[in-house]
Amino acid sequence: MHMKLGQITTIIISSAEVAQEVLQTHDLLLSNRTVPQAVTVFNHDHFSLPFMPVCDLWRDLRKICKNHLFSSKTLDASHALRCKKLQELLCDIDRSNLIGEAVDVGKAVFKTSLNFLSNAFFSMDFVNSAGETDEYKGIIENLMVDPQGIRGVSAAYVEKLFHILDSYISKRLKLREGKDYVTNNDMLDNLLNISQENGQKMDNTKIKHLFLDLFVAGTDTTSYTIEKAMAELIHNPNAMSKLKEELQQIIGIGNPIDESDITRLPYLQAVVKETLRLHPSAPLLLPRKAKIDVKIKGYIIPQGAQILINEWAMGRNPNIWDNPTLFSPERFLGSEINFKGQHYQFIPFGSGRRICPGMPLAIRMLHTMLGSLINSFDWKLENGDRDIDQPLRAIPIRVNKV
Ligand code: HEM
Repeated sequence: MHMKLGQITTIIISSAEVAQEVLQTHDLLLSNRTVPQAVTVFNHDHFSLPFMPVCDLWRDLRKICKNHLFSSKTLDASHALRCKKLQELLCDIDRSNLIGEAVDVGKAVFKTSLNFLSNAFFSMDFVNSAGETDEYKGIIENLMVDPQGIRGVSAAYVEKLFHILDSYISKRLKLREGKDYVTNNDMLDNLLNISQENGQKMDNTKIKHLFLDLFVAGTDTTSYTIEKAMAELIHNPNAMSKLKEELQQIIGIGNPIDESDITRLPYLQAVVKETLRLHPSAPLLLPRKAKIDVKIKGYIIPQGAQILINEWAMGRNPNIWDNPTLFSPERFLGSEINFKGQHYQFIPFGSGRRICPGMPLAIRMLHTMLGSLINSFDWKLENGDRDIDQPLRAIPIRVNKV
């Protein structure tokens, strides 16, 4: 589909075959981005990994993400902190269980996702108490919901966030000056090491902008996916009981899921895939921009045009999926199809050069949080048969360990 959005020629692609042409065959020429106005706050567009064009700084940042921030070694270093945050989430839910109160699932997992990320970034919580959640959710949401037009409030939120990040960086720099400082290998230490070795490659400004991007890109995407998975499971008791059965058999009833358990849980993995198919948190991925005219299937994509890949439509296309609107994790059992960017009918994390660099952390967060919420509690909708597109409110009932 071809349309004009404001001044920008926009091409929307809803076929897996054409998506492959864009993301594989012509990836090099179609990997720039269109920059939303909101991203220009505090010159963020000059530093923003998701929105800068393919350039030397972008290549450096992608390499840093791959080799330092999202490598197994760095993620393993913050594993214990994520286990602690997961326990805290389960304790919070337990409190609602004790008083028979419904949980706003999106809000609860948002707080945990934010703290998972901030602990991977700087080994400390970004949200310390329930009362602060709204403020930080406000910061992130505000940056996300206003991608086209800058409102004064967006700039104020970015300023607030930068202020907090500045204080984390200067505290850490002070600590690192101490003789007895022992690195904990979190992302901030990794970035400060790079900046010490090569101040051109990394400095405090770049660190701040990078963390801003990672918070925005990583929190809402993760919590939205978990909320939708929970809603689908509650609406589909058959899938819910199959998942519970797998978790009880392999993990033991009532126990939390560890990151090392994920590979042994094929049904849980299938539930996550099925949720990403029906509810991709980036339904149009992120916009690409043509560097020069590119010919695809006889049509010219003109230089400067914006290309949106309609992942939402591909996930519901009856020519690709049987019973496409049915939530059926079984379709992925024994199937080769994964979300790592080679199966163009299913690319919730994108594909090619600009594929989501945070996927290794997202995979850990999605499976452990979702699996633990399901294995530790039974869930009942607060208001009977609620619409799946509404925010999920459900009453948890603790299942006892045997
Ligand atoms: C359910 C979780 C997530 C989903 C579905 C998701 C999806 C996506 C998608 C579709 C893109 C655009 C890919 C493209 O243009 O081909 C993207 C880019 C990106 N994601 Fe994620 N993401 C998730 C979690 C995360 C996390 C946890 C982080 C980091 C903490 C992260 C960081 C990024 C960054 C930095 C980019 C921009 C990459 C670039 O433009 O070069 N994402 N993500």
